[in-house]
Amino acid sequence: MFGFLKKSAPSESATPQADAVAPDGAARPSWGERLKAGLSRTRQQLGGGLASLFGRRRIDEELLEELESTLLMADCGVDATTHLIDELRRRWKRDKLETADQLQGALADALHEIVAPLEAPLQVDGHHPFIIMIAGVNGAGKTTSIGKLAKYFQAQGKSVLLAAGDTFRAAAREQLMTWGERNNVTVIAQDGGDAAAVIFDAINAARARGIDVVLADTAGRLPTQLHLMEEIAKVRRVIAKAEPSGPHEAILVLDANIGQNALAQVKAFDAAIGVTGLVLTKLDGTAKGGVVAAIARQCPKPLRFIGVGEGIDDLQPFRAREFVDALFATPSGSAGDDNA
Ligand SMILES: Nc1nc2c(ncn2[C@@H]2O[C@H](COP(=O)(O)OP(=O)(O)OP(=O)(O)O)[C@@H](O)[C@H]2O)c(=O)[nH]1
Repeated sequence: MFGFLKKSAPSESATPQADAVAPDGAARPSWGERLKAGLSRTRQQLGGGLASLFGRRRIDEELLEELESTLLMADCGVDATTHLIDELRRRWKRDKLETADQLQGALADALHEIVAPLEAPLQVDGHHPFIIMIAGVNGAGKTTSIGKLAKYFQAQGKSVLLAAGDTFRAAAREQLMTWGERNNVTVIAQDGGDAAAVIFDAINAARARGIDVVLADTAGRLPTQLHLMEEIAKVRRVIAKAEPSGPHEAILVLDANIGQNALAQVKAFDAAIGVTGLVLTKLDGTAKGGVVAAIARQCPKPLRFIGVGEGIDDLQPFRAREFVDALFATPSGSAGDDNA
């Protein structure tokens, strides 16, 4: 039992904002500028710490120790931090680095080397429909990310269908329905009931309509809620029944504010659904952006998209060089840049 949902009431909560133009009528900053602004807290934690370290002295062991603390504070984690410091020490000796600038450049390069393997943009051409299931803890940003992803794929000329598989939180369903109506995207939902059944129906509807991409929402759950983890494992199995080659992508949405906790979440969700990609949201609200390095070292999974805001286009594919450059960018003094 499913339907195409027509609902005109405004969403009570998180619906991505289509804000290509800023409220004051000014042109919206580019993605690069928004990324830079979004990472300002991490940059202050990391880059600010570096500036105060590098600004005042020559390279020595004491400086490396302080740098170690700075990296840990930015949530790079012990493993990545140790690796980075060892690497810097090696380059310091090997390349006879002398100035702070040189050391900062070496740090940016070493960090890029760590996070580069996570850059693997999601390709949805291999299957038809290409089925993406979305999982994560409560409030991580699943439902809003689905809206942003739908727009992203539409912009590539793909047709998209949404499956409102978050059957626990009525507002999540409403949110998707409202969003789908406004953006002319079909949403398959049921009143209450079983997430697996909704998604099963959605896949069949997508196939019947020749849809390119199915985005399946699921309810938020904590890794400690074992019955709910078992339930999402079942959702995955049911998707495979509807489409034996699917799901073609199992995305875990992570809120960057959780820092090191992300590692435990990746492991738990991976055990339940076989995570094939990550979305890291809310990098704009946190100084813990170093968690990308921790993920790369300790539980590497393709980081498909990163989010730096609530705007519809504030979720974009992860590009390692762009990310590292934004982390080490010199404050430009543009609005909102380094004062988030
Ligand atoms: N600042 C910021 N806010 C974000 C970002 N991504 C999502 N949010 C906000 O995070 C809040 C929660 O997002 P939802 O999409 O409702 O989260 P959810 O995972 O679907 O939540 P549950 O259904 O309760 O599990 C909303 O207010 C979003 O606007 C981001 O990249 N930056």
